[in-house]
Formats: sequence, C-alpha cells, structure tokens
Amino acid sequence: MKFSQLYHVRTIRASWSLFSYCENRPFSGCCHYGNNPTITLNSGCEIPIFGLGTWKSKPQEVLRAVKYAIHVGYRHFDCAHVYQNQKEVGLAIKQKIEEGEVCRKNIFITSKLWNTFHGDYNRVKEGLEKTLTDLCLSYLDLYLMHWPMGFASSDILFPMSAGGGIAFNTNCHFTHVWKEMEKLQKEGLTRMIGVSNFNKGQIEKLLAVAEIVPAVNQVECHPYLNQVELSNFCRENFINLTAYSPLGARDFVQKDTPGPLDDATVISIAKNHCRSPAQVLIRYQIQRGHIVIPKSVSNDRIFQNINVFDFNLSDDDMAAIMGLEKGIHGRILRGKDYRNHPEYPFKELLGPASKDIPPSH
Ligand SMILES: NC(=O)C1=CN([C@@H]2O[C@H](COP(=O)(O)OP(=O)(O)OC[C@H]3O[C@@H](n4cnc5c(N)ncnc54)[C@H](OP(=O)(O)O)[C@@H]3O)[C@@H](O)[C@H]2O)C=CC1
Ligand SMILES: O=C1CO[C@H](CO)[C@@H](O)[C@@H]1O
Repeated sequence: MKFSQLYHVRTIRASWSLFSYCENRPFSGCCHYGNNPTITLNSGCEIPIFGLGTWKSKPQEVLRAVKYAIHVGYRHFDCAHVYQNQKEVGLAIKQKIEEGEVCRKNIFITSKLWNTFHGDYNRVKEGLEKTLTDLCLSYLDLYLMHWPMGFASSDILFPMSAGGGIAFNTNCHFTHVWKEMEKLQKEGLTRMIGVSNFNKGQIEKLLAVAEIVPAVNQVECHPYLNQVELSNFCRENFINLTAYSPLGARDFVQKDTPGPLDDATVISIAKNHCRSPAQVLIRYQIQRGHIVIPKSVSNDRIFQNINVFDFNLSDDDMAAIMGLEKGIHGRILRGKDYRNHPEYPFKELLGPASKDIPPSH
C-alpha cells in the first residue's frame, strides 16, 4: 500500500493560522482542539497529531514559548518531570486559560513518570501528583512511563550507586508499574496512560498483564531511525506511535553534527515544495500516521512547525526519506548511562556493531 493511501492528509487550502479548516478527512475531529487534526486512540479519546516538545527548553524560555504556541494554535504539549520546567509550562497554560484564549478541556497535556518513581502505588501516585502540582492541573490527558527501567527511589533525578553509575531499582518490573498506572487512570487523575522507550518485546510483556492497552508508545523516530518494525507492531496492537526528536534533537547532539535537517535529500524535497526541511520532517511523520512533537522555543520556528497541513509529500518523497535509514547508527538518544539495567531497551546497541558508535550519547 502506498504511503499516501495509508494516511492521506487532505490539502488544506486556507492557512493554518486562519483557523478555518474543518474539511472531511480521515482524522476524527477538530472540535476539542481547535483546528488541530486529531486521531482517536484505542480508548476512544482524541489526541492532536501534532504537539510541542519541551525537553531542554529553559524555564524562562518555555513560559513564553508555550504562550506563543497556544496563541498560534498549538493544543498539545509534551512534558516530563525530568525536564525540570513543568512549573513554567503550567504557568503559561494557566495564564492563557485566565486570558480566555483557551479552556483546559481544549488542551492536551502529556507528562511522564520518571524512573525514580517506579515502586508501589503510593510512589507512582506521588510521581503524578508532583507533576499535577507543578503543572497546576487537576488531571493529565496522557501519562507515560518514561522508560521501562526503574531507578532507586529518590528526590534526585539520577541517583548514583556507591560504585559509580546510576543506582537502579531492579526489584520493581515495569509490568508492576503499569498495574499501578492503570489505577491512576481509573481514579481519574489521567485520562489515558501509555509508555515511552519500550521495545517490541517489552510491549508484548506489558500486554500480557495489561487491563488497559497503552494509548501510545513514544519513541525516537526520524528518517535516520524510522522504527518501521516497531511502528507496524504498535499499529497491529492498536497503540499509536509518537515520534520524538523528529528533527534530530539538535539541542542534544554535539554542535556541527549533521542531522536530518541538514540532509541533502530532505533539503531537496523541501525546496521542491517551497517548505523548510523541518516542515518536511514533521509532515513525513504525520503521513506515516505518527503523532509528532517537535520542540522549539523560537517564535518563528514554532509558527513554521505547525504550518504543515497544507501540502502533501508524494509517495516518491516518502520513499526517498525512508531510504535515509541508518539502522542502529541512526539512534541519537542511546541512554548510555542506563545500558547496564536489565531492561535497557536498546540491546542491539550493546552488540559487536556498537564499537562503531561514537561514545558521546
Ligand atoms: N520520551 C522520551 O524519552 C523523549 C521525549 N522527547 C520529547 O520529544 C520532543 C522533541 O524532541 P527533541 O529531542 O527536543 O528534538 P527535536 O527533534 O524536536 O529538535 C529540537 C531542535 O530543533 C530545533 N528546531 C525546532 N524547529 C526548527 C526548525 N523549524 N528549523 C530548524 N531547527 C528547528 C530546536 O531549536 P529551537 O528551540 O531554538 O527552535 C531544537 O534545537 C522533546 O522536546 C520532548 O518533549 C525527546 C527526547 C526523548
Ligand atoms: O525525554 C528524555 C530526555 O531527558 C532524559 C534525561 O535527561 C532522557 O532520559 C529522556 O528520555
């Protein structure tokens, strides 16, 4: 089946920012989230397919960025306890609600249970309550288990062991954490729950015990790491894939490391469509049926990144971008400090081929 048949996105004639788009299309709704196209998750709830990432957004920058993003139409925000900026994200949302520009129910907020909160129900609930307090909210739309790996219970984000390295908690398997997260959803503290950085085998183990199927699996995904097998597996199991670092995580990689934004193929396709490379990379994920959450704190780029609903990449464009795959060499976020954990999800990076991988990540 061709890409464009799989997840065809209709061309929007009016500019995104004019808020006039509400054509018939395969996405399920546009009422709750302004003009944001949505997809329906396995719970029946909608999620905007496009959102703002907030990792490495400095607290003073993220307040302004989130307010501007809401102003130009963003309705989905991706947060995490470990990003250490949730108070500012929450303040921005609160101010926009008070200004009457948006209502709580029209904003979709995702956050994530950090690894130091893997434990019994009280500990898992404590993680969510801390996040709700920071974000100034009474409930989340989506709460993800950030990694399938527990760290020692601590107020420190990366507790160290006596021998150096992170102190892991290997007594509490992610399947137990999931059962506690199910209770959070039942209690109404979050509308949905999901996972992040889970590989196929880990999802299979989770599904074996789950009463609630994860709404999403949020993983690194861009043209150098397309996650084809995982994406298909998730789709077959009614789990949506959210693409993180869709632009190549420039804040994280060493300066001057070329990434998908600098790729000649992406640049050439962008020129043909009179678009920026970033718009092509975002659009690429949307046409693959993925949810996508690019991060920016620049007004120009925030505006640019959401303007991706008025053009279509052809099947040839999609195939050319998919052809940029680099396999294990394409992974940017390798969690190298976590690799001794028994549930480290990227085991393929520990094999013989890993000797070619730069040690910086
Ligand atoms: N679950 C997980 O483990 C993870 C989740 N995530 C989530 O995914 C989000 C996105 O991933 P992230 O790693 O931040 O990286 P992205 O791939 O979104 O890239 C962000 C970088 O690209 C720059 N940028 C943004 N827009 C443009 C543009 N139009 N043109 C050129 N450069 C641009 C940003 O700079 P500037 O801000 O200056 O515009 C920033 O340096 C995160 O913020 C986080 O919310 C990310 C990693 C792991
Ligand atoms: O989302 C992420 C970014 O920050 C974290 C650590 O600093 C990562 O572990 C994580 O995957």
